[in-house]
Amino acid sequence: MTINDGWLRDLNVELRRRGVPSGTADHVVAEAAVHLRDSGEPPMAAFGPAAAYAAVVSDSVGAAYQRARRPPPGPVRLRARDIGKRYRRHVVLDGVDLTVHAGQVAAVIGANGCGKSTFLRICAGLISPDSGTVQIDGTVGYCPQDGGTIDFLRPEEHFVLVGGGHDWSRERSRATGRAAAATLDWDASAPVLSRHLSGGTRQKLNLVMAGLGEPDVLLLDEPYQGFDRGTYVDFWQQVWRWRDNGRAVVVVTHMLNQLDLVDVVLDLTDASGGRR
Ligand SMILES: Nc1ncnc2c1ncn2[C@@H]1O[C@H](COP(=O)(O)OP(=O)(O)OP(=O)(O)O)[C@@H](O)[C@H]1O
Repeated sequence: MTINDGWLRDLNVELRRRGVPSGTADHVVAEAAVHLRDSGEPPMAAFGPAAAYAAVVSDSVGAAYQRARRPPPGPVRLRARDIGKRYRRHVVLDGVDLTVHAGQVAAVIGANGCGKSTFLRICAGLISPDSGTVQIDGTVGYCPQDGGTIDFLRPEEHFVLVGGGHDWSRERSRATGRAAAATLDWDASAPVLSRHLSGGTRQKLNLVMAGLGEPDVLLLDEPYQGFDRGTYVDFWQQVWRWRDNGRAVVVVTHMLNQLDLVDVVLDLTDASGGRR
């Protein structure tokens, strides 16, 4: 067996293992074979490891598949119009617009310090804009970039606090929080104070609290900081579930590899109108 044959066989196995439909997998392998034959390049130089190339292909096939099978978005849940914000003479946001419908995910991106958290906090009603309006139709869950947990409470006590806002019993609050935590591969029943949780686990707690009661609009400010690779994947699966359940989700993110999967991208890089 040649190097090319071995690499193509591995690619075929990996594509199928990742659930790429067999017609598509055959096509991808045939295209790669033609490229290798015509270019004379070794497969590692042309495509990299077979498993990594299969991952890229399966992500993009998954994105196209997700887009094709999704129902059209529902009514507008969040409409931010012409948002302006300055701190003293420092203009952070100028004329920023964002509309997100039920069943959509919006990504807010941009360089460090360009105003992503400021914009999300304005959408959450935590700070006021200097100009512009935010209209929200429904309930809101907000996950901050950090903070948000109470040092001397256990995770389940956080769930009870948030559940109380939904008129839930203590037991229902605990059980719902524990179930949501399990989707992030976290056992939230341990009697540990939140100040003793790792940074990543505190972010899981923040994320679970934001999602309790499945609010209509979820505002998530880089919620995955400190997550390991597996939890990061679980996080995006949760985002797609919320979207498929008709929630409007806004995620501040630096992870540009997810952008072909989201419905709306708001890039705040130049959102100060050049007046920083
Ligand atoms: N309360 C405040 N008072 C004064 N300046 C502030 C305040 N909050 C934020 N800023 C400034 O506003 C700008 C935008 O901050 P913000 O945290 O919104 O940016 P960001 O895009 O979320 O940054 P990062 O990607 O680093 O999280 C920064 O220059 C920041 O220093």
